[in-house]
Amino acid sequence: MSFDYVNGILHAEQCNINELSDTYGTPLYVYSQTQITANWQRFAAYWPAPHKLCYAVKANSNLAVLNLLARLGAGFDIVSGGELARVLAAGGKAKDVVFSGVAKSQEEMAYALEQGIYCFNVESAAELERLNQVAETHGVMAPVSLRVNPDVDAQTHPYISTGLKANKFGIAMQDARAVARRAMALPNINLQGLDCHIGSQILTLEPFLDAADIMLNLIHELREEGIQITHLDMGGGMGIPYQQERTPDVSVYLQSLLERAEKLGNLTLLLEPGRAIVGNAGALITTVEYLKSGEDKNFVLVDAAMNDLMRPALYQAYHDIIPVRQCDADTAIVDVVGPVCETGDFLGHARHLSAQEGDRLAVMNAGAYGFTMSSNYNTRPRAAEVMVNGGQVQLIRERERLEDLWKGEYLLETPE
Ligand SMILES: Cc1ncc(COP(=O)(O)O)c(C=O)c1O
Ligand SMILES: N[C@@H](CCCC[NH3+])C(=O)O
Repeated sequence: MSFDYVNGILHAEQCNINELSDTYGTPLYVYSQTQITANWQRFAAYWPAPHKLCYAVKANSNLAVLNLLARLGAGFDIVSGGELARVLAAGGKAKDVVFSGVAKSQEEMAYALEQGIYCFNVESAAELERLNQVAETHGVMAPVSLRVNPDVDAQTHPYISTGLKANKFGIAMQDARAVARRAMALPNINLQGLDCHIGSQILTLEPFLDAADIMLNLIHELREEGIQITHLDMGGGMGIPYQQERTPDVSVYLQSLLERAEKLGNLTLLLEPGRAIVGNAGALITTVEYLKSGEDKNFVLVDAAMNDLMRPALYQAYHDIIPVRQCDADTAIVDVVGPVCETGDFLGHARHLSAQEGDRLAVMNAGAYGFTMSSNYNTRPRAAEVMVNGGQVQLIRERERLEDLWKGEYLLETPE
């Protein structure tokens, strides 16, 4: 376990979280290098070359996290030119990058072509035409995988379901063959693969395997037409237990994919896991500012808020909240809420906790879509981030300073 109690104090690996909070302040994101490494290796162990693993950068894009994964041999799934720049700054290689996203700009396409990425996951017929033009201007061929929407219900929160035909993602199944034929006809497009990503925090294997069967069938049909698809990217989406949910076994999933691909032959598989790599490796540490008791409700008011961790406000997501110092006092039922001026600013509702002013609480499983979705709402500087490895700790992002928040803003030039 990367987060556990030692002598009644929560530790990240061998680092005392109260001491980390004293040194770096709160709100503070704490990540375990050992846990990220173990999560990565769990996938890599069942995924022999030439199959590729491309970590989804959006889950946690801190340079140190990307650098760790690059050292472990990761490829990367990006969704913007900014994420590509991060990957390169962190020591990742462009040749291991796949570029997803429904609205890539010309500038982003040009940048990715110049860097020489592995492939573009093209999400519409219009994007394909634009990519062909940008590649022509650059005098290069654009490597392409078509993202197809398989219309499979991932049975997850509607905001993070992406593989239904009502969702904005991917090329509709009924259009996929026509777009593939068009890709073959375009002079600066090199059609190599198909991909799909049906959603996130998926808790059973069926939707993944249903999607895989649909995609493999499409590859078979295209090959019969003479369109040689040689890679299939099944995206990310593996869920993690936030509330002791049962989650799919990575090895069973990966082996089922490998077996299916082998039947078809000559197919390289890609995966884009995000949450499963970093989710349980991070915690958000916060300090209790006040307690407030009403007739109907008890509130624990803390120094972290929805701007630090959006998931509860946005998806009503559950994150365990546990005391950094264990105590035997009676617990009360409390809402853990932050300082932001929104009723939706909560980290947890109806939690059994005993907390006093000055206590630290740890919001668990916050390593994925935690810091990356944070904002400066209410002019709140974003949290610091640290990485622990055994008994060592490294600051991997300084806490933002107030001056950082209005950098690039200007007073009016007109006289009063
Ligand atoms: C295209 C794509 N790939 C990969 C991921 C990573 O998903 P997850 O973090 O659920 O593994 C996402 C996010 O949902 C995505 O949109
Ligand atoms: N941001 C979502 C995951 C969606 C990822 C983007 N496709 C979450 O926090 O659960």
